[in-house]
Amino acid sequence: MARLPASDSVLCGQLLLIDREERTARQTGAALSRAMLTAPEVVVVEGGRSAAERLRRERFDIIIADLESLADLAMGIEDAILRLVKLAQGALILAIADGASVSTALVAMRAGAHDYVSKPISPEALAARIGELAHRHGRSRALAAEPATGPAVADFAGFVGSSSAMQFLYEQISRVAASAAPVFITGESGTGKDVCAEALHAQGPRSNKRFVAINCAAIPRDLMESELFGVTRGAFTGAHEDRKGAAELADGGTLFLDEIGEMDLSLQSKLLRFLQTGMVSRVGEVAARKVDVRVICATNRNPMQMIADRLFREDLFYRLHVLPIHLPPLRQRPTDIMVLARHFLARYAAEEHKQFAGFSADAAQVLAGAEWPGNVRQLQNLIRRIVVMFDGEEIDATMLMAADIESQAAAPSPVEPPRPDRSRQVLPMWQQEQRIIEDAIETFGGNISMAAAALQISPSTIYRKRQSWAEMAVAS
Ligand SMILES: Nc1ncnc2c1ncn2[C@@H]1O[C@H](COP(=O)(O)OP(=O)(O)OP(=O)(O)O)[C@@H](O)[C@H]1O
Repeated sequence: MARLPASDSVLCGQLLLIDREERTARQTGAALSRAMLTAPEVVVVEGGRSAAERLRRERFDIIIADLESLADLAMGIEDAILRLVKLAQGALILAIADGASVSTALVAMRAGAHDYVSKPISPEALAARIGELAHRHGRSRALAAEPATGPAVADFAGFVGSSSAMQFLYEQISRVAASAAPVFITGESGTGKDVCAEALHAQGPRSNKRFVAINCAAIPRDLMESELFGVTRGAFTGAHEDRKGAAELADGGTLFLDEIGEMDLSLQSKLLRFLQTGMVSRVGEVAARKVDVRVICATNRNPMQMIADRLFREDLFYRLHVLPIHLPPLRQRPTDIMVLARHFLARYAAEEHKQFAGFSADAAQVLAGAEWPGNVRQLQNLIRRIVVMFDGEEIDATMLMAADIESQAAAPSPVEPPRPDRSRQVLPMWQQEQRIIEDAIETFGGNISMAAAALQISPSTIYRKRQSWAEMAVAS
């Protein structure tokens, strides 16, 4: 058992790493600490029994468990995870499964693990996954997982961004582009999954053939099969002619199935058959034709959860999840925010014939500190909106606040001010001020920089005041 050094960051969390052998656990833990900008305190233990002992004495934010290492905790993965969940006191559990045994990971998720990663895993990918998991469950203040190492490439095949998470992504795309094996892209909405699919096509040997994208969420269910596999004349009312589907159109090239998680279960079986045989039959046709496509699919949902909820076929998942690529949310790569903002500003200023050339320091601070739930798309739309709405050489925080309709929509609508009531207790000044500031922070979803900009004070004032409120609360 060993405790690895924590960084001096204020955003530290407690992370328990369970591995089969202390040496491997220590190596993973150390690599993980290096891969995270705000390294959490990583405690490593060998095996499930040691983990249980530790958990009886201490609380953790996240538990990362190599499933095979839990063999000494209970007979079978399910019971081991159930025991771990009981001991975890609310900690998030991330299972590490052997790449070949996704079904084991599924058992772990059904028993209560929050997510899984399959081996082999890089510390960067693991760090990104931890950050995402923490965020999804509202623990991102406890654990922040932005990879720390410096970047080199700022632009790559349609992507802009130089964080180490993006460097890792560029490397992954370059490595898998040449293969014909299916790629499974995951990531929140607006992180660039479409850009990634196109980059894979453009960088691969099929780039001279077609890239055909089909959005499984945008097409009505009853039309989806004919869109995907084609239709023969007269097959149903409205089918006036023979038509190729996306699979045939993409022959020799790439078929991109966006939002695959929305596909109907019955069509999932047909897609599985197509992937197994490489043959398509148009709707209304018995004969099948051979097509050669590389399949890339994407989803912003958690596929393991969808399988657990029986919304996605497990056997189809096995077929598609050959080369997984995960796109990290923007908040986990804060160094990309200004790089992207400047990129979009240059683009839209040129398009709209505006003078804008940069951002004021306060605007940069607000942008860098925002959460970006809509990721790159949200940032892109915001910059575009400002360029259209305003004039000037520099974007400042006032323009940002005025144009940030997403945050305004999330903020509560103004209410009638209460009428004075002498019987009411008048709170001390510091408590009233605390209430105003905490309300503003809540309005901006915990984002201190945005709350500070709205209140027209600096973020450091908020931090200073929070410190003094804590002291006042102890004193009173
Ligand atoms: N790294 C990036 N660099 C430049 N532009 C980006 C980057 N990531 C995303 N974008 C842009 O952001 C927008 C959203 O990207 P995209 O459609 O690929 O996201 P997505 O993950 O597929 O979203 P959804 O799940 O909602 O379909 C697009 O206009 C895209 O060009």
